[in-house]
Amino acid sequence: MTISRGPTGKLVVFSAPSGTGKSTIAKIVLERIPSLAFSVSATTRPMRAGEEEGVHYYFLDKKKFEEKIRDGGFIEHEYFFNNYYGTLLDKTVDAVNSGHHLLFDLDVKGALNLKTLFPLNSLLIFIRPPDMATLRERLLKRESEDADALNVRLERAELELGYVDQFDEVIVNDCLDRAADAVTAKVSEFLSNT
Ligand SMILES: Nc1nc2c(ncn2[C@@H]2O[C@H](COP(=O)(O)OP(=O)(O)O)[C@@H](O)[C@H]2O)c(=O)[nH]1
Ligand SMILES: Nc1ncnc2c1ncn2[C@@H]1O[C@H](COP(=O)(O)OP(=O)(O)O)[C@@H](O)[C@H]1O
Repeated sequence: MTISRGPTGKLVVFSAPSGTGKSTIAKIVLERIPSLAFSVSATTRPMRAGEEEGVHYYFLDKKKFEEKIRDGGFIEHEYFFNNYYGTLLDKTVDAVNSGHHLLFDLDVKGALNLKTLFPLNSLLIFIRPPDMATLRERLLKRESEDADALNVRLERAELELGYVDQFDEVIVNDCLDRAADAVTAKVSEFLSNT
């Protein structure tokens, strides 16, 4: 991987247990901060209603994803919820070398891996659910998972919460407006610092 000595973009990473509201907050922050672009990951999970190829994810089948892993196409990738998820190397390096700022939505391990690769220009924000009962309600309301998949996500939430101390900032998503304002303030401050 080559990181140029020219203008360097910054990397903002959101992590949160599935269903906390990180995609909802990411959408608001991206609207408010036009200099920040969403880093579109690749995944093998099926597309949900309302999602678009190349906007929310690049949707690959398992064979293509594994080929890309072998070709060194990912800066990091993880396997959970019976699917692969990965950050594309070329798109990340091109953006950062061109001075563009990127917003990533990654699991906790992906977030920490990115911080190791970009220690000086990355900000890791952990978004916490108010409590597990609220998290379950939000996942139910979203209707994106069947009962088994929902329970797997709730179990993984406990694991992800164990990583919270390794993040630069922690924001609780209780009231959406308040949480989105708090996240926007942290991101704006980070992007304006030289
Ligand atoms: N490590 C890693 N995690 C990712 C990537 N893309 C998405 N994720 C994480 O994968 C998890 C599941 O994402 P998704 O299936 O979209 O479900 P959701 O979080 O419930 O909306 C979330 O924790 C995402 O942050 C990636 O490129 N790398
Ligand atoms: N602060 C909030 N209060 C109530 N519901 C919320 C809040 N934030 C998000 N939601 C809802 O919770 C569900 C999960 O949010 P989503 O952004 O998809 O989570 P994630 O990306 O973390 O998996 C969605 O239906 C969303 O509208």
